[in-house]
Amino acid sequence: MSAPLTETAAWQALQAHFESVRHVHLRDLFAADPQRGERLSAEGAGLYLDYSKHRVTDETLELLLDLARSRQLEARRDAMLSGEKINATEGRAVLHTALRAPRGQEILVDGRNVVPEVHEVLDRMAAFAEQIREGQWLGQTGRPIRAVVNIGIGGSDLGPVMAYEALKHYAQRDLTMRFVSNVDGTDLVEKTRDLNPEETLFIVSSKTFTTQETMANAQSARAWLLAALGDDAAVARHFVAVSTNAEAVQKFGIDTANMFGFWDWVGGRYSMDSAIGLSLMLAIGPEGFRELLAGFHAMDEHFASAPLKANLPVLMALLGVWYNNFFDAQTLAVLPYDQYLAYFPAYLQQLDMESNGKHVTLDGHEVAYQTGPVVWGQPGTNGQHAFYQLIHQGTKLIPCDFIAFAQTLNSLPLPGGAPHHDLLMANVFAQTEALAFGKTLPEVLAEGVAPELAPHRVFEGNRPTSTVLADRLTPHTLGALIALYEHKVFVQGVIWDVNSFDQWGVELGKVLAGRIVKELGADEPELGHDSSTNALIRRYRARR
Ligand SMILES: O=P(O)(O)OC[C@H]1O[C@](O)(CO)[C@@H](O)[C@@H]1O
Repeated sequence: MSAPLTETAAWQALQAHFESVRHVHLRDLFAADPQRGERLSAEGAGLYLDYSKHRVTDETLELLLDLARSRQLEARRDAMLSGEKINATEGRAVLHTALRAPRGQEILVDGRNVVPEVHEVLDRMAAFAEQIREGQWLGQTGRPIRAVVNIGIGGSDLGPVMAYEALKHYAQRDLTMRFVSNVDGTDLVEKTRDLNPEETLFIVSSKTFTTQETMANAQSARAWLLAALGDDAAVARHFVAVSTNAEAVQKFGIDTANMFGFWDWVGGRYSMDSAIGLSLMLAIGPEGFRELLAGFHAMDEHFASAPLKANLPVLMALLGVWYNNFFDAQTLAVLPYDQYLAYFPAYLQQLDMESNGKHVTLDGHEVAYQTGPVVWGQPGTNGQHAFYQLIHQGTKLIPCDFIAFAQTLNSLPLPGGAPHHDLLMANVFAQTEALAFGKTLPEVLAEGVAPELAPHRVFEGNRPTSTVLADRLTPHTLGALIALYEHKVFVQGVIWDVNSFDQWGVELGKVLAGRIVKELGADEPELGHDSSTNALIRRYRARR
């Protein structure tokens, strides 16, 4: 990258522009343009994005698009999509988009078309999934599998559990699905206590097959199984693996015939549509899974071909940059108005924060600007009764993404009143309206509020929101929604000139934990840490 970001003409133009528009109110922007609500919207892969309630003028958008162009966004996007090794610190291609490429497409890594391998694994997964779903895959004692426990962490857990919860409506309900991630033994114990080992299948999901938490949980799961079934041979009927590391899988005792592979060009947090999604495929079936992949692919195509100014991930990314870097917003709230998407914010935390939580540029220079935001959120309407107060009237600017669906999957009429879904949707529209337009002091006083109470009742408004509206939460819609955020994160990484595809920041803690765990063993160790860590270790040893 040539000039540092903040020294580019595009950045400086934005900075100057920011000074002139920073106090402009959404009330005035809407008053000046009756068409704004429809004009500032875009559509792609079945998702409608309303970005009119953002503190932007047409000029802001033009300048943000100039910034994207000045960072060679289109060339960088094409480099990713064509399999160039853009993950420079790990020397890897970044090709999660190949996971949803249709049969027959060609995507080369080191001169080799990877698409046929992707479909070969998908076909094996599908055959296995059908066997489990139809009760043909039998456990050691001849009983069909009725419970599936995915053991994994990070990208090997958050995607599967989020997507399973999101698509539960489509799941085969006589298959119990559980997800164990935490090395805290409570997780495994609580998730297995009511399961019958004879009918339980464990999927050990780990890209590296070395992750401490997953390996510990897998070993304890094996012990739980063998305590009931005795015979080591049971492992082959009750354990399968999803990994890129066949050697470690074999060493663990899982037959590699029962292993579903993926590739080093799939990052952990970008892997839920690889074999890492096996648990989801077991739940919703191969057809549902393929529909999900088609949704991902539809958004990939939109991202690859829509003009930047109508490109959903690009628009969302640039708006994020606008608040993050010019308004100094520290966080992004993601607020799905659908109970099925309860885990979506947690999933996005890894996707976004592990990708863009970086402090140096691609060529290793300390950045002179903010990079990735803190991502957080909860489903509406619950959050409204918890933290929205701060979003409405607090001193921090918190841009929000509202996500909602026109049709519910659980229509529940209320006798004599609006159905549940209308109540839910009314809240989406009301929240974004209140956040944007607020309530002025004269309006409060006109309601007859006592002058001394009036300031407490004022809503400043001008709180920016995006609304993503889709028709219905289906596997296809979910795929498109996930890909939307994947590409948004990519675009922001390009603007900030960081490597969105490594995660060295999680290493130090891992290494130290490996060292400390040895010091927690039987013999009193010589402790060489700082005085705080030494004291904590001693206190733990004395009291456990
Ligand atoms: O799938 P694995 O190799 O067990 O890794 C799990 C997670 O650990 C990390 O490497 C770091 O937390 C994540 O990126 C990854 O998703």
